Amino acid sequence: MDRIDLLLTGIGCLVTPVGNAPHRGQAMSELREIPQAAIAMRDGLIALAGPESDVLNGLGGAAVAETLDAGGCLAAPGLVDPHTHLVHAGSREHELALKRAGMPYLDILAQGGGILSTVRATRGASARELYEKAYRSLDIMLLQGVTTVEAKSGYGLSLETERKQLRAAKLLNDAHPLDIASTFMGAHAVPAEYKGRTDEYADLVCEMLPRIAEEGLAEFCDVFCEHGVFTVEQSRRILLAGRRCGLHSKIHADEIESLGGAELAGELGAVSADHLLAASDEGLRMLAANGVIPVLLPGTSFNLGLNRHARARDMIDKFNLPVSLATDYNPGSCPTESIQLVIMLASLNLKMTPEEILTACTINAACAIGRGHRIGTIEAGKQADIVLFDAPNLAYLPYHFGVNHAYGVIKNGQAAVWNRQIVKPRSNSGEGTP
Ligand SMILES: N=CN[C@@H](CCC(=O)O)C(=O)O
Ligand SMILES: [Zn+2]
Repeated sequence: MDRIDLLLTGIGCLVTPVGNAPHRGQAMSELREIPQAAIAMRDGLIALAGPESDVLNGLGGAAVAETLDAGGCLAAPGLVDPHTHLVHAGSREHELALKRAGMPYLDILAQGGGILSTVRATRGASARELYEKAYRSLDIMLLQGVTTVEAKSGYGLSLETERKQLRAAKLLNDAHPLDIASTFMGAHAVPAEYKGRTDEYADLVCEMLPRIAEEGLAEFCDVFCEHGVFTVEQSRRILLAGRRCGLHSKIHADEIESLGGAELAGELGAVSADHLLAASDEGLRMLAANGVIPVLLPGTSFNLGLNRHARARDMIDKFNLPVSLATDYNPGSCPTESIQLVIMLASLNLKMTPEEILTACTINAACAIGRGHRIGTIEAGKQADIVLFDAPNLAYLPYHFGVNHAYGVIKNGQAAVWNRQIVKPRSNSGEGTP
C-alpha cells in the first residue's frame, strides 16, 4: 500500500455487522465490536479497518494525505434509509386537525386530500423547486448519519410529472453527497382524472414503465397495495410489467388492512415488502421463504397515532426474517427525515434491541435496495461510508432521544459532516441543476 487518502483514528468503538448478505433473525444481533479502532480509506473505499495498532502497522510506509481524530466517538456504517418519498412539493399541515379529530388516513385520501393533495402541489411545482426542497431534506438526513437513501416518485401520477420527480432525484444523486436509489411509484394513488377507473389507470402505469426504464430513471417499481387504492391483482400486473422492464419489485404491503400484499411480495420474490402492520402469518412465512426483506416504518404508525405496530419481534424470533427500518419520509403519514427518531421508535414500539436496530439500519437496509455488496458494513473493500456518534455505546442512541448524536459523517472516504456541520457544501446553482 503506497497511499491513503484519509486515516480516521481515535475511534472509541467500531461497531458493524459483517458481510454482504441480509442478517436474519438471531443473526441480526451479531455485530463485530472493536474498541480503540481506526479506519484507513483510499479512492472512496475502506482499505483497512480494525484495532488502531493493527491499522497503523498495516499502513507500512504508505503516505497518508489526511488524518482525522474521531475523539472517542462510536463508529458505525453510514446509515441507509431504504424507504422515502423524498421528492415532492408542498406540505400537509392543513390536514393535522382532521387527523387529530380521528379521520382515518384512507378517508382523507378518498376525499381528494392526502396523497392527492401532494400530487396537485407536485404537478404545479417547477423541477427546480422539487430539487431544492429535496436537497434540503438530504442535508438533514446527512446530518443525522444517513449516507444512502431510496427515493420514490408517486406524486406525479402522469408520465411527465413522474419523470419530473425522478429526474430531480437523478440530478440530486449527482449533486449531493448522499447516494440515491430511485423507485418508480406511479401506482401510489389513483389520480383524480381516473377516479373510479383504477383498472384503466393501472394500464397507464404499465405503459409508463418502459419509458421510465429506457431513460434509466429507476431501479425499482413500487405499488401501494391497499384497500381502496390498488388491489392485489392490479399490483401484480404492474409489478410484473416493471419486472419485464428490468425494475425490481417493492410493495407497500398490508399497511392498514390485511389484503395479501405480503403474500404477493413472496410470490413475486420482491426485494422488499414495506409497512406490514397487518401482515398475516402466512404472508410473513412467504416473505421468509422467498428472501423478501421487511422494511418497517415505525415513524408512520407513531405519526398516524396508531396503537398497533408491525410485529418486529415475531418477524425476527418466529419467522427468521431480516428486518430493516426506514423513515418513510413523506409529507403526509410521516413528515420527518429523522432516522434517529425511527431508531428510538424501533426500540420503544417494535421492541427491537440496539444491535438489531443497527443491523436493520445498515446491512439489511442496504440489501433492501440491492446494495449489500457495496455498503452497510465497515469492511475492507466496501464504500467508505461511516457515521461517528457522540455516544458511549449503541444502547445510548435509542436511550437519549430527541437529539442528533451524529458528530461526523464520512461519505465515499471524505468528511461530509464534521463537528456536526456540513463540510464543503456544494452549490445548488451549479451545472446539472434544473
Ligand atoms: N402509504 C402510502 N404512501 C406513503 C404515504 C404518502 C403520503 O401520505 O403522502 C407511506 O408510505 O406512508
Ligand atoms: Zn411509503
